Amino acid sequence: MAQRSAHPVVPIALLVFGLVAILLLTIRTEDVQEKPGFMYGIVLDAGSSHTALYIYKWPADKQNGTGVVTQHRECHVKGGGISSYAGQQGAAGQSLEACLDQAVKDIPKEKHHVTPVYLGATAGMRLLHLFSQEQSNQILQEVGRKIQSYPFSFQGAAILSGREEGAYGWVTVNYLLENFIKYGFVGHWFSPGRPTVGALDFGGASTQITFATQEEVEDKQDMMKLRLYGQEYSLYTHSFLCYGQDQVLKRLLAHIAQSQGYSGSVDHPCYPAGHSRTLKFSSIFNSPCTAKYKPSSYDPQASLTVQGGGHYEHCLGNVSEIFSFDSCPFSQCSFDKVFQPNVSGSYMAFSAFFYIHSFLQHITNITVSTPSQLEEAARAVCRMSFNEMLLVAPEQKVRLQDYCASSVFVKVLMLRGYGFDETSFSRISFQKKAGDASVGWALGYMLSLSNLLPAETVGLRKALTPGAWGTLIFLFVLLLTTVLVFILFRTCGGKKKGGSESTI
Ligand SMILES: Nc1ncnc2c1ncn2[C@@H]1O[C@H](COP(=O)(O)OP(=O)(O)OP(=O)(O)O)[C@@H](O)[C@H]1O
Ligand SMILES: [Ca+2]
Repeated sequence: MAQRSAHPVVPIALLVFGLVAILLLTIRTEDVQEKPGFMYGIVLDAGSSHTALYIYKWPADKQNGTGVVTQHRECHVKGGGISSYAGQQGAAGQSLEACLDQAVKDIPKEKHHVTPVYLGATAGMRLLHLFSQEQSNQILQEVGRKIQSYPFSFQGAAILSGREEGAYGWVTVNYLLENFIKYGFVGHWFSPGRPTVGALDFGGASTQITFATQEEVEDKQDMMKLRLYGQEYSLYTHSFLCYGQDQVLKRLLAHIAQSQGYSGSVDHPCYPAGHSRTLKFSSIFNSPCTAKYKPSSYDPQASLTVQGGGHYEHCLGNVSEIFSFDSCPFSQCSFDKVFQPNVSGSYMAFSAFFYIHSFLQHITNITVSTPSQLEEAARAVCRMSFNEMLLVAPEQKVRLQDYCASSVFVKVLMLRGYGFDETSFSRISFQKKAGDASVGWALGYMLSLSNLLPAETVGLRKALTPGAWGTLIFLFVLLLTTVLVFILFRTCGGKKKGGSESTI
């Protein structure tokens, strides 16, 4: 009797198990709609040409996966970069007020005191530091004091090295593309096993190239090892100071002025034909980047008239001369005696690379995805008159005179300098945003400094593929059917047995 009543426990347990398993595998999951409890972080990207304030947010209970931290808001500071306020006491700090006030409104009040704020300054402040350490320290202190007058948790104002700027840009790109780890099909983090993407940043005063490489990095200064989510990454990164767009344009003018004997009027082959502009010598020679072109004696207040020539070949000649392709102390160089391994894989090109690429496509109607298309578009822009460009892109009026020079520069930098060819160039994606987040070093900087990027795995598990998931459901349904058949069989068998007992 006791033996008989214990038997059904096993099939019933199996039945419940099968049902629960099927339910767990098939039930629809939804994000919990309760108060999410977000955490916030702020980065001020104090660039050479302007400052941007980014607010990021992430759910308080989840922070280790990629794609978890998203951009909440961005605010662009009016006026120039903080370094442009050198010598004007209080002005750099004041310039940040409007965006900081906005951040106070954008972040819930109860989170203010736990919201970290970082200010990172790049090439403009690096140049100012070279020019006057005292002025750059004074600006950093002043912006630090200004941020501390807000209710957030100030974490410091620092000048990033070129290496850091490059590496944080690479981290941002790959975090946004979920190349480190990815949220899987049934809710677990797994390694997507994808190669990483290189980062190309063209700022106002410097340009960075960063990518993972298996090749030996002959100059250890350009090598960086990162351990993220249990994976080791070997990066090549180099930042070229004075190779940002504004500094390149200044150096080009200085080079042209020098080669034409510093007379009061010069022919600029990259300006649109017929276009002319007058500027002060001081606006060209006010930067350490143009020091080597500076005449031994000159009047900074003297005027220089620049006459446009709209001549692609001459422009290319002059632009190429601001690089040095001569000698290389390593097995191979990009330019200026800087080692670079061969470019490999895909790239994301942002900041001015994006602006120039999208302008070229817009104004010429040429899709720029090969080196020859880049050259064709650059030639077309250099041929256009100022008014022709103005008709198509009136909102860009102040920049129109520079697009021929900038496009030719991008061509020389990417093709002759970095060595992108037909195949590798087509694997560059020019973009400003990835999802809702702006592409730049700021996100990678915050992730790294606030320990949101673990070195080790975060319970890294393989997610189920749809095939495996289907097989599991099939097996559980099979189990359920077998158990049901078994129970039915037993019940019928038991009844029959019971019936015969009573009749005997
Ligand atoms: N909408 C735009 N169209 C074209 N060019 C632009 C636009 N906005 C900015 N630029 C120019 O693009 C260049 C790069 O801008 P970006 O803001 O990336 O530089 P930055 O961060 O200030 O400089 P850096 O990173 O060197 O410190 C600058 O020369 C800037 O003047
Ligand atoms: Ca920048």
